Amino acid sequence: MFRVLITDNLSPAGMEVLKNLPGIEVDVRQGLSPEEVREALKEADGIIIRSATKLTPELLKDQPRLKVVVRAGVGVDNINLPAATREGIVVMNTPAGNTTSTAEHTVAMMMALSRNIAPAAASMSAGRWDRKLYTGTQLSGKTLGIVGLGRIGLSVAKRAQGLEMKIVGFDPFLSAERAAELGIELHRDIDDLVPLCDYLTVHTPLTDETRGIINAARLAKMRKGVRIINCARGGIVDENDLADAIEAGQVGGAALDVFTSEPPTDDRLVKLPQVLSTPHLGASTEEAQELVAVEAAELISGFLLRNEIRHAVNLAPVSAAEMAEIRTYLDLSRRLGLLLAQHPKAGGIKSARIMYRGEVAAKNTKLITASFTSGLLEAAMDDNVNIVNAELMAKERGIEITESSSSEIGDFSTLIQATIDTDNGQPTAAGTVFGKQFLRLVRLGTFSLDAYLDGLMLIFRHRDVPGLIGYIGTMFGEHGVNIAHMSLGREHDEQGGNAIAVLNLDNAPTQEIIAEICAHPDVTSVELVKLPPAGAPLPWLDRG
Ligand SMILES: NC(=O)C1=CN([C@@H]2O[C@H](COP(=O)(O)OP(=O)(O)OC[C@H]3O[C@@H](n4cnc5c(N)ncnc54)[C@H](O)[C@@H]3O)[C@@H](O)[C@H]2O)C=CC1
Ligand SMILES: O=C(O)CCC(=O)C(=O)O
Repeated sequence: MFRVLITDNLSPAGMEVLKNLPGIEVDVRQGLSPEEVREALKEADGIIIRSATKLTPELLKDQPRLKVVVRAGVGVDNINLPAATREGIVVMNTPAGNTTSTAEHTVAMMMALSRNIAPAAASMSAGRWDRKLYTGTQLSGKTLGIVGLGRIGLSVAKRAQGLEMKIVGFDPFLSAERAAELGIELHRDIDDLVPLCDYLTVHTPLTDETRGIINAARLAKMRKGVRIINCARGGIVDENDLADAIEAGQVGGAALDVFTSEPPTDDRLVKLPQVLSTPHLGASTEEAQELVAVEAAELISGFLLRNEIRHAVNLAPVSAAEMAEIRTYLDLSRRLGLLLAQHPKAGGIKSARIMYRGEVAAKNTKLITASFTSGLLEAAMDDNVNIVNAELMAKERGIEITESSSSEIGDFSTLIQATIDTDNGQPTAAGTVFGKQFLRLVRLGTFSLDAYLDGLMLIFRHRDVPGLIGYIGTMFGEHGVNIAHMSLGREHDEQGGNAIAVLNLDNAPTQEIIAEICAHPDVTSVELVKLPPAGAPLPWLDRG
């Protein structure tokens, strides 16, 4: 049974989806302190949040059960993404469910600001009839600058065009052709855009680049009396600089739905008469909340029950069918990683190269490489390494992982070959899949073979002389060590040259027996490698 924790106010429609799913239980707890969230996460496989819950590195650390965080909404700035990735936790969001509502709120704020709706309504409530005091400005014919032309920015543009406004925009990721098609005058430099605006609205995520993108210097370049709207994230417009510019008369007014700290700890801005503010209501409509809650429920259950990855912000998308299809390759590559990590020359790994050949080359090799990397690092790490964090963990340890692919079929319909570059050499191993699920080791260094890639493997290199295999078999027999499978390989397929043997054992030989084998004059090296048994669950995929 997977437990999904919900710590923010989620629409009941999302809850309904989860409650009707066998295999999922829902734990709804609101108003928790950060410490209480940390405790509750210990019992959770996944969590759904909105913007109120802040998932800091401290809350995400040491949560071995937690696998997935879903943000019912767009902005993931309340989740520490590097920390989540490091802990191997997938983070997903629901990108489109609240676009329309947020765009409508932005337009509503812009109109209300222009026509002084809030102060006029307040004066009426106070029993006054002030017609002169609240003369506004018309939107038609004015220029609206939009910083960030993604889903919400473009949706605002469309609505503002309907109000006969001219749209100028800035977004480094929108093509000039697309902007022209949409009737938007696109500027490649934000400093060229700001002087043109009567109104300016921001619709970017909050990132290091966008924090303070509208600041004192840019406010000073704008037309006197410009109106600023922020329904994206507090801090994209610098709050102190905005308050200064309003007080100085440079900015005519501002409409703010979002704040650097929510609720605002400093009320300087919200108390200014030229400021219209709402408590982060952009997405607060019945429709948007229902859409994001249902989608969040579908995302989390799809991931927990079917390994489906959609709208993840720290992992590429993979459908449930594709995940099931590549499961065997994920298993194979992880085993190659585990095997190479135990190679006697594995100390001081600098890089690893993984090559895909044949049918596997057409699959999601990035994920298969991540599985190899997790196998390579698993034994050496205290932390939980998995497909989500393997690349980051390798990078942090200075191990460069590269991959190459060729769809050409060689000796096998699929071949995955991995080589590690270490201080001591370049051990290589290659594996394939026989039938649908039988994993085989077909190459080790320069030797070709056909060995089972599971369980306890005794690998010894030796000179190809008669009687050696018999000698080892007899010794194992005398000590009660059972050989399940055996595979032999010879260099250049020549008698008397270098050879390798892989024995899959049912039980482990003692150190004394291994020392005895090592002491044989025709044996050059012996390794005992431990891999998971055949068909063992894959730690990250086979949950439940
Ligand atoms: N007030 C509210 O309740 C809501 C607020 N939001 C906020 O709105 C933001 C935007 O949402 P969407 O439009 O759905 O996201 P989106 O990802 O579709 O669009 C963001 C756009 O910003 C652009 N961008 C990124 N960095 C930029 C930069 N340095 N300069 C200019 N443009 C840049 C991107 O290219 C992209 O086109 C979210 O990140 C979220 O923080 C979203 C929903 C509700
Ligand atoms: O959960 C909410 O209502 C906030 C929505 C929001 O800010 C977002 O989706 O980024």
